[in-house]
Amino acid sequence: MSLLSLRQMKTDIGQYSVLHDVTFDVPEGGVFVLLGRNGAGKTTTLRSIMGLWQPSPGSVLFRGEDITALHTAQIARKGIAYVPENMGIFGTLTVDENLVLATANGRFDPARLKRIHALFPALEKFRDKQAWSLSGGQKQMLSVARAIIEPRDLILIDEPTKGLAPSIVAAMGEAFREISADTTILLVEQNYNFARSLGRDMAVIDDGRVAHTGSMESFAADKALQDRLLSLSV
Ligand SMILES: Nc1ncnc2c1ncn2[C@@H]1O[C@H](COP(=O)(O)OP(=O)(O)OP(=O)(O)O)[C@@H](O)[C@H]1O
Repeated sequence: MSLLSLRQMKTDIGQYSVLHDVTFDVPEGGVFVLLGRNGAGKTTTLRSIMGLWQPSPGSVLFRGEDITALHTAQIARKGIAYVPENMGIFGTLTVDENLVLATANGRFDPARLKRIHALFPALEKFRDKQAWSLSGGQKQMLSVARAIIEPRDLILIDEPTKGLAPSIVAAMGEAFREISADTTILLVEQNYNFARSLGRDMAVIDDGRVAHTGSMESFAADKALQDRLLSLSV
């Protein structure tokens, strides 16, 4: 059984029909990459999974359980975390306070905090700094750390490398590789090389529909398919 299955999801935002038919399966373990041109519907897909938009018709199954009608907080309690593109951190709170707020009961599990500090040393160094004063890369690290401060089965991450320097992107890649050893990542990315280096399976969304699913390896080998679906050539 897949960890997450999306079935014929159609999502309207107000009067606009954004997703027309989104169907794909995310297996457990590793990184699953969701690609697509600007405006294709990637963020809307993540928000529909999290219950922030309501697909109708269509369904979201998590470990086979239909979670489509659950509220966002109930979906989060199932073990799914969301790292939105705007990062969702609190600028006037310190790094530690941002992390505490993301815990289930207001207390750190020391072992998890230690792991986070090993993944992202800046979050230990600057633990008492207000989040607004961090660099863009450090803010992104904090938003990912908030998602894994509790054990999760699945993390949805939306364009984590946007605007980051190559050295920070590389560090982020290393961290994702480590995290994905025990937590499945569904990654939305515009940085194709970053996505290719991490992804095992993938899907491409085009104009609100799934245009392709398969292994990253076979997609990476098919330049014509990449050109057709992403208008890029690498
Ligand atoms: N709140 C909203 N109201 C109206 N239309 C919206 C809203 N949010 C998204 N859309 C539209 O839905 C379509 C899909 O947007 P979405 O953000 O899901 O795309 P995306 O693939 O994540 O794109 P990008 O890579 O540019 O972030 C776009 O045409 C967008 O303009």
